Amino acid sequence: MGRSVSAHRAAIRGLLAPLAAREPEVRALVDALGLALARDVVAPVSLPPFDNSQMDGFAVRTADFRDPDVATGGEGARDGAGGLRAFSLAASIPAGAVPGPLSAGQAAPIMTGAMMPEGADAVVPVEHAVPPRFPGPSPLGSADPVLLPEIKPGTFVRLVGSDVAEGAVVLAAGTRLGPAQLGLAAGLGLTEVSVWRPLRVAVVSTGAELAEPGAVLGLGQIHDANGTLLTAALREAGLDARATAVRSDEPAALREALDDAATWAELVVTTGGVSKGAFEATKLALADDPVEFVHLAMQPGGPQGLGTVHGVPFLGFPGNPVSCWVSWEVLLRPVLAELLGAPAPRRRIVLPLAEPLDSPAGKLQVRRARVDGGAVALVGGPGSHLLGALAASDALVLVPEDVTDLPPGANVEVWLL
Ligand SMILES: Nc1nc2c(c(=O)[nH]1)N[C@H]1C(S)=C(S)[C@@H](COP(=O)(O)OP(=O)(O)OC[C@H]3O[C@@H](n4cnc5c(N)ncnc54)[C@H](O)[C@@H]3O)O[C@H]1N2
Ligand code: MOO
Repeated sequence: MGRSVSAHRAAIRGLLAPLAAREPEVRALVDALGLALARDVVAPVSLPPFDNSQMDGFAVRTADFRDPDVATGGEGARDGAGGLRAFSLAASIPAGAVPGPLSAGQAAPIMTGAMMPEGADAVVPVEHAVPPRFPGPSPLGSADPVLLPEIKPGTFVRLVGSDVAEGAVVLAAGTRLGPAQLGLAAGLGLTEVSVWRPLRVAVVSTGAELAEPGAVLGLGQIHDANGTLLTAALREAGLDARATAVRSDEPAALREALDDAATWAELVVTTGGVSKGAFEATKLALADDPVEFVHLAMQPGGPQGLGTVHGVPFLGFPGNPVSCWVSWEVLLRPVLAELLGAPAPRRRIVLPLAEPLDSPAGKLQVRRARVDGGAVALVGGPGSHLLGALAASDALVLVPEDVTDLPPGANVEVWLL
């Protein structure tokens, strides 16, 4: 029934393995968005770098709540009804300031993110104080005491290193750098990271039926969906993909485009012209190159080409839009994830089917679907031309080769898009 998906992935892995030996490059943080980290990032500092307040409030020594003999204390410092204790006010601590130590019986107005004074071990939010506001700018020592409710040690204190410990590997090589990872790097004081340069990929769509972009369709013509679909998918995955269309079945025209692509691309991907028709331009254009054309035990994405053009790795995806996109998702993306650490593989979960499903014997079937209320519902049929259904889906269902019928409720492998 054709080559297995795992055997074809192994062939792609062999083809692309030399790409894993590229030199990393150093980029400013925001310019590294979407790329794969080439080296581990070790935290040069702890986060937080110092104990600080989580609230606008009053830093206190919680032992004072239990000590009747603190400076302002004695029984008179405790109000009868609400269990409040009086504290004299220390100097205010804005964020960014380095406070002096806090004495027994004192409460220091402290702002969110400000450094805890030595001796303080908790913060009472200002709205829990009596009065529930910070003192005005009256001279130090003349302000009225503030009454505070008892709190436990550690309340509203963010301890040094409680998020990230200095010296820890916080981002492993291979991690895809999204906003959170770049924000962490910035928070650690880094300005640049070592990343894998995006792979340059030529996406060449072929077919005499392809109309000029934006043109009114002539009879028998279609617009080129694949160029945009694949280029966007690859770019979303952090690759430097550029589209070309060859609107002809003339092998010489495609050949010219492939020769040009091989001058700059590190991977050339074509769509169309790889099955059993009488005018398979891709097959014909590459007849004298080390390229094999095989049929996979997969639907969609059955017919495939693989080899090199002028020494540049070449993949020939089928022309049906869903077929070429599934080829990317199920064949190429997992291999790049494994070899280069990016893009991240799709998250795979198991969910019950919302409806029955049948699948061709001996083929991995890849259906488009939506995850809804703890189950997965198919979107559209198995046809590889169903672009509208693809656009309405947010998941793939993978039905193994040996499965032909599944009842509603059967558990299936789901890839989240
Ligand atoms: N006798 C057989 N016929 C076919 C077989 C087979 O095994 N025996 N396989 C079928 C399968 S499965 C697929 S998939 C397609 C693959 O065909 P090709 O890769 O040769 O692609 P084309 O024939 O050029 O196009 C197929 C289909 O897709 C449309 N297409 C092509 N390019 C684009 C584009 N850029 N944007 C939108 N749509 C595109 C094209 O018009 C065709 O409808 O072969 C089956 N046939
Ligand atoms: O395998 Mo083709 O890719 O179904 O439509």
